[in-house]
Amino acid sequence: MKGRRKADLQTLDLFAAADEGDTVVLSTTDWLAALERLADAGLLRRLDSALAAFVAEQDAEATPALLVATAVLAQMEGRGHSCLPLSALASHPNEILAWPKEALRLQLSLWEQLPRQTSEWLQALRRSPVVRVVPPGVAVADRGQPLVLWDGPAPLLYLRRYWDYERSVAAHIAQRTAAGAVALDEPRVRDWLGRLFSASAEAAEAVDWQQLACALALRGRMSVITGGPGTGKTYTAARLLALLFATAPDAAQLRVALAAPTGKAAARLKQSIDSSLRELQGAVGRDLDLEALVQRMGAARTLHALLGARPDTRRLAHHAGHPLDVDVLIVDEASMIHLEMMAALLQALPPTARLILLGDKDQLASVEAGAVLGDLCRDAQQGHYAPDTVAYAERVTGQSLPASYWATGPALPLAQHTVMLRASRRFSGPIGQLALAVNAGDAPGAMALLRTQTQAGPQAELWAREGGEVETVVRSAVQGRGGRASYAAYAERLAQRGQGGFATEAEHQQWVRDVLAAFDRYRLLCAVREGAWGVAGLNRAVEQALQSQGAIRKEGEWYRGRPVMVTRNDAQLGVFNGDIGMALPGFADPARLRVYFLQGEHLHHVSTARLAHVETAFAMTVHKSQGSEFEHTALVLAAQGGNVLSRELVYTGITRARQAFSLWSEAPGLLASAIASPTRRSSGLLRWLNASAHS
Ligand SMILES: Nc1ncnc2c1ncn2[C@@H]1O[C@H](COP(=O)(O)OP(=O)(O)OP(=O)(O)O)[C@@H](O)[C@H]1O
Repeated sequence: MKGRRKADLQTLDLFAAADEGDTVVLSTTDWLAALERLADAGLLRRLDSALAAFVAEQDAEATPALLVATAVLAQMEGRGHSCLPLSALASHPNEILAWPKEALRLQLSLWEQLPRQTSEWLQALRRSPVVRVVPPGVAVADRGQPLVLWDGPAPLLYLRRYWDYERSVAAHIAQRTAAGAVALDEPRVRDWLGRLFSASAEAAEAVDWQQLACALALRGRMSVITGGPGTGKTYTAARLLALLFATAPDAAQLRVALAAPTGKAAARLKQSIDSSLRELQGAVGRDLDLEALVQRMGAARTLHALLGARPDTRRLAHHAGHPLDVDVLIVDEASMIHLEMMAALLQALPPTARLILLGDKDQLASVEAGAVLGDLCRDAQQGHYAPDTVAYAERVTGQSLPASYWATGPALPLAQHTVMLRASRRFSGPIGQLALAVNAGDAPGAMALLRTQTQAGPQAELWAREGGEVETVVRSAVQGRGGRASYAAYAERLAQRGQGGFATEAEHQQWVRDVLAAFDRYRLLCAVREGAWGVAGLNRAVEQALQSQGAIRKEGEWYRGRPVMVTRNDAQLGVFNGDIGMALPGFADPARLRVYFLQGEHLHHVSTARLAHVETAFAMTVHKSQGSEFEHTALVLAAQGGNVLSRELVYTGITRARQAFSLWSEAPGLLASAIASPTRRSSGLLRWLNASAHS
C-alpha cells in the first residue's frame, strides 16, 4: 500500500502517523515541496531548495538522494564548507546539517526515507547527468554539470565552482612549493640571517622560529608564517623583506606589494612593516637602503583593490592573462581569505613572484566558503620538516631542529615552507593565558582564570559575567569598569567641541582624530546580528544610553558622532568593507555632517549622502572585527547563538583585546560550550596537495 501525505508536508511532519501497513513513498515533487518547507522553516536557505529544483529540472530521473544531497551541499556552502563528505551524510546527517536540536526528530524521519549506505548515495549521484564523476587520478572533461563528485575513497561532492577553486588553489600551491624552485647563495643567506637576527630575543628559545621562517621562505615561491597575536609575524616579514633585498640579484628592481583582506588590516600591516624596516636600518648599516624600500613599496591595499575588483561583477582586472605587477607580495590576516579569493589571488600572481602569507590559523575563517589558512596550517604545530629542510635550516641558521619537528613519513612540500611562531611578545598576561586555554579547548581552565580575575575587581585585565540583564552590558559600554576604556572617552571628546567653532582646519582635524582614536579604544563584539544581545539590539541600546546622557542627539539616520562600518567596497569613494568611520561636522560647513575615516595617517572624508552601505558600529560581529584590535574588548554571547558560538569565535574575540577583556554571556554555560565546539570546515584541499606531492 502506498500512502501520500500532502497535508503533512505543510507541517513538515512528513512521515508521522502513517496508517498501519502503509509504506510511504514520496515522489520527486513531494521531495521538492519538502525541501521548500525546510527553507520556510529556516533549516535550509531558499537558494538551497532552488538548486535542488534546478537539478530536478535538468534530470527527469532525479532521485530523492540526489535532490537532498544537492540541497544539503548548497546549505553547507552557505556555512563555509567547500564540499560535502558523502559518508558523513549517510552516517551522521545531524552533524552535517547542523540543525537545532528541536529538528532532530524531523531529520530522523527524513533520513528514514533516504539511503543508509554511502554506496547507495554514490549510485544515485553517479547515474545523474548533472554530476561530473571524477575517479581518482583521472581527468574528466567539464561538460558544465553543476555538481562534481570526487569518486574515490572518502568521496566528496562539490558545487562546480568550489571544485574548480579548490583544485586551482592546490595546483598553484604545489607548483610554488615544489623543491628546487629557487636557487640560493647559502653562505650569503647565512651571513645575512646572522646580522638580521643577532639580537633576537627569540634566540633564547630552543628554536628561533622567526629566523627559520625567513630561511624557509627564501627557498620557495610561497611561504606561510602563522602565529597568535604578537608572535612577530610582521616583525619576521620585515626581516624577510630585508633578506630578499640583500640577497636578490636584482634587488634594485624588486617590486614589493603589501595587502590584506580589509583596509584596516592593510593600513596596520604597512605601518608595522615600515617601522620594523626603519628600526632595522641600524642593524644593517649602509649595506642596505631600507628607507628606499619603504618608499618603493607604496601603500598597502585591500586584496579587492589589489586584484582590481569592480562593482557588480565577479571579474577582476588581474588574472592569469593580466597578472599583477609584483615580485614579492606579503598578505596579512590570511585567515580571512576565502577559497574564491585565494584562487583569484594565486591565479593573478606571476609564477615567478613570491607570496608570503601571514595569519593566525586559529582565528575565525571568513564567512564565505573555505578555511584556506587553517587547512594549509593543519600540521604547522608539528612542523613535519623533511631531512632536506632540516639540513638546510642547519646550514643557514646554524640551529638544529629537534627531532619532534621532523617528518615521520613522506613530507608535504608545503610544510617545508610553513612556520608557526610560538612566543607572543604582547600577550604574556591573563589575556594571553585565556586565549591559550580557549585554543587548547580547556574550558575549566578558561573559566577558572576568568573567575579569579573577576573576583579581583573591575579593574582587572579580565572580567566575566554569565547571565544577567543586557542593560548591565550597555551601562558598562558607556561608563566603563574599573577605569578601563569604554565609550565614555569618545562621548567626552565629542562633547569637548559641542559648538564647533574651530579656528583652523588643523585644529578641526586634530579633534576628528581624537574622537576617532577615543572611539577605537573600546568595542562591543557580538556573536550574532539579531536580538537584544546581538549587533542590532546593542547598537540601539547604546545609542539610547548615549542619547539619554546627552552625548548624542539622534534625530534620524545620521547624527553627530554616529560611528559607522562600511559594508560594501566602493573604490570610487575610497572606502572598503569593514572600514570604520564617524559622522562629524565638517570644517568648512559645520552644519553638514561628513563621515571621517582614518586610513593609516591619512584622514579621509565622504559626505553622508554618498555612503549608502553602512551600519552603526558601537557593536559589531566578531567576524567583522578581525584585523582590528582595541584597548578593551567586550565579547557578548547571545543564548540564541546556536552553532555560531565556536571556539574560534571566542578566541578571535579575546585576541582583539590589547589591555582588557570583558565577557558578557546571556546565559551560564555558553562560553564553555563554545570552547568545546571547534569548527571543522569540510574541504579537500589537503587531500589534493597530498595527492600532487605523491604523484
Ligand atoms: N624577535 C623579536 N625581538 C624583539 N621584539 C620582537 C621580536 N619579535 C616581535 N617583536 C616585537 O613584538 C611586537 C609584536 O610583533 P608583531 O607586530 O610583528 O606581531 P604579529 O604577530 O604581527 O602581531 P599581530 O597578530 O597583532 O599582527 C612588536 O612590537 C615587535 O617589534
